[in-house]
Amino acid sequence: MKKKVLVIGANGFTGRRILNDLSRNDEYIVTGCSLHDDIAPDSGNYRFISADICQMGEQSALFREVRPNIVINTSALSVPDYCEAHRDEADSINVNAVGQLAFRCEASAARFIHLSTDFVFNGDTGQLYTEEDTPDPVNYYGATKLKGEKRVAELCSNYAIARVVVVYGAALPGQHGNILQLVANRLRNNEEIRVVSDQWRTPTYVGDVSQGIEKLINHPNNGIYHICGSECLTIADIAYRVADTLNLDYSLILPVTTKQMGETTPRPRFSGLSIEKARRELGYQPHTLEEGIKLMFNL
Ligand SMILES: NC(=O)C1=CN([C@@H]2O[C@H](COP(=O)(O)OP(=O)(O)OC[C@H]3O[C@@H](n4cnc5c(N)ncnc54)[C@H](OP(=O)(O)O)[C@@H]3O)[C@@H](O)[C@H]2O)C=CC1
Ligand SMILES: Cc1cn([C@H]2C[C@H](O)[C@@H](COP(=O)(O)OP(=O)(O)O[C@H]3O[C@@H](C)C(=O)[C@@H](O)[C@H]3O)O2)c(=O)[nH]c1=O
Repeated sequence: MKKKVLVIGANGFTGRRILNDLSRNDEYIVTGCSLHDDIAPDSGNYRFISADICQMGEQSALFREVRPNIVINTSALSVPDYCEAHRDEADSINVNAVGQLAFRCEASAARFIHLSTDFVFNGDTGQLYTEEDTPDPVNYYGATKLKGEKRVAELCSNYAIARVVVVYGAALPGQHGNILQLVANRLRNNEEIRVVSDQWRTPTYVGDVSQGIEKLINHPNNGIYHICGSECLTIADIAYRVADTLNLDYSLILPVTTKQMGETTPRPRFSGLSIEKARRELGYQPHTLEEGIKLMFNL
């Protein structure tokens, strides 16, 4: 029997990639849901429903209509500066709506796959974090994402939490971009860009998030999985890789410290995640950063 999959946040950067990939697979009957109308109507073999998952009536109608076997939640308020200043809004979507989704999945025997972040960690380390490490977020966004994770683990008996990191790839018009796109745009316009040289990350190609999620759909275990790239490097080094791969002018990249950058929201210094569990249990195999950049820019 075909599985009915509901992708929530389907207009978002990661959600759209997951929606597109799943809707090409005959094993699934796919529905996308997002707050606004479909950003790319008639672009795939899926049904689309606009709904606000923070409104309980709309969430309940969505479940009644779709009757999903699998729910993938990619919706979030995912801009740390915004979350810092709009705490109620962040709580509403990143915590309360997630708890309601978890409750509804449990009540309807659906598997719940929920996206989370490296920002649950404080970054005060020099080693890749594993799923066993204790979270300790340093900003409000991270705190809400951690609370969301906890709601899922408490309420669901069939779930997976996928923590992803600096997701990159080609964005559709209307979606937010990412630091790799920003670097490429600036350098191509002959403009300088300041990039932090003391924040370490394991950047994730958006297609690899989709790969990991598809593996989690069909995996029997519950728990947290780190789904990201295998290379841990600073944002400045990521910028240099973009310049290298696209053959752009290195000298326009200006490495700065976090202090010099003066970011208003604190961020973890080192939040690289280990993917050993995902490799071992799921057979997850991410692209290298160079491969991901080439795919992103169609090289
Ligand atoms: N992007 C990244 O680098 C990282 C992302 N993450 C996590 O991955 C997940 C996906 O992130 P990302 O792809 O950036 O997400 P986006 O911000 O691109 O997309 C989120 C989507 O959620 C939808 N949404 C927001 N509020 C509601 C609502 N009330 N009801 C229904 N839909 C809603 C929006 O829909 P609409 O457009 O229709 O308004 C939006 O398109 C999130 O959980 C995020 O925390 C973790 C680490 C890094
Ligand atoms: C815009 C900009 C960012 N940066 C750095 C800051 C940061 O470390 C990194 C990425 O910046 P962003 O503002 O895109 O994202 P940021 O908010 O830091 O990143 C996070 O997004 C949320 C959703 C997450 O959950 C995290 O995993 C992470 O990806 O690049 C620069 O160095 N120069 C710049 O001009």
